[in-house]
Amino acid sequence: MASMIFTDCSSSTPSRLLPFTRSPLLRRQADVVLVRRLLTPLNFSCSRRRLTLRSSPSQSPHVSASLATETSATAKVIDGKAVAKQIRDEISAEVMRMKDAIGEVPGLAVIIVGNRKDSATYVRNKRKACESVGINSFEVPLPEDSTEEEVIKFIKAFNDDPSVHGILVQLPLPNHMNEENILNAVNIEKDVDGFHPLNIGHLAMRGREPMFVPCTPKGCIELLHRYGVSIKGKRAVVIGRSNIVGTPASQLLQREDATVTVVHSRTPNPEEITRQADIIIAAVGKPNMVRGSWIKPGAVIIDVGINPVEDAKSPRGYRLVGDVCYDEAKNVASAITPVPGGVGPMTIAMLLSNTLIAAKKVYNFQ
Ligand SMILES: Nc1nc(=O)c2c([nH]1)NC[C@@H]1CN(c3ccc(C(=O)N[C@@H](CCC(=O)O)C(=O)O)cc3)C=[N+]21
Repeated sequence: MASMIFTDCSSSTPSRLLPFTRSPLLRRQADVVLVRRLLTPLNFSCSRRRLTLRSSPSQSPHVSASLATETSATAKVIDGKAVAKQIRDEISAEVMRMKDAIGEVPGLAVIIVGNRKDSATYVRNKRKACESVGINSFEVPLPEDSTEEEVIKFIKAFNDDPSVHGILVQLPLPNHMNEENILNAVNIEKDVDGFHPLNIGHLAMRGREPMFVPCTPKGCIELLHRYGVSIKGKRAVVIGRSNIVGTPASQLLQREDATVTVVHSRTPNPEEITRQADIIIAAVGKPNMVRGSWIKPGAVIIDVGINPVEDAKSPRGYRLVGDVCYDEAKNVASAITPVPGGVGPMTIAMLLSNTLIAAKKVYNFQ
């Protein structure tokens, strides 16, 4: 996670937080489209400049509101928290059906090395999520100074344990460990994180199906699907090229027939490229990096960033912000995920989903 920085996305934001420069001309252009957009009636299905939002998830609270009657030009909130809850309910029903039919429930093992506070929070959230759907969870907390061999020993034990269907090694690992060796040790059939090289290879190839898809990008696509955002033939820009999010997200979008561009730290004029996107997935870990002027009116934005920024008014002393400047983006985009409450909860829901898939495969339970 990015270090804590005090920031907002006003124009007075210090330039060190905005690694990409904006020209005054681009800013003016953006203002023009903003005004034009405010004059355009809000209609998700028929505006030429907008992406088609085909249908809405029936149970999601934000979606049934009639947009035609809205007076302010504010993007629809893609409510990851609500969708994640909906998915957990679906998984819970499936776990119960499985238990009734064959007397087995899925099991997830989580290995956490060291005592990073954020990692401990995520692992706790995963445990709670497992409990909420009836998945068994096994947790192995190992000290920071454990050896690679010790971690692999636990992975191998879980590989051989039939009550464990999914194995997750919480990342990042301490520096003295070789992440590749450790992730390679996870049995591919239990690789619910989708980080095994064979799963990654299959994801990258046409005509191949990975056993598991990494949870965060899978959650991004699931949000687009559940909000009826059509992907086929659309221009998508993924900002960031990490193994965990950016790269697999770009591959998933391509598999959905989007035309995909990946923008990264060495891309000249990232805003110019991003501004062509119908769909933006931002996964860089820089608070408020994507400004309103980077966004095409009507674009759909999935903000993967979860960045802590100092906030004396918050009880924790910090608050979480995304990679996208939400306050600016909401006036330009047609739909956007909030932070928190967007992609984060979906990541955990997809982990549960992958664990259920793993168990169903083992028992040949449809
Ligand atoms: N092997 C592995 N697999 C992972 O999937 C993995 C990992 N390592 N290492 C760290 C990242 C990060 N990650 C998150 C999961 C949920 C939230 C989440 O639920 N966030 C809440 C906010 C939580 C809060 O308030 O602190 C939200 O966005 O609404 C965030 C981040 C999984 N990761």
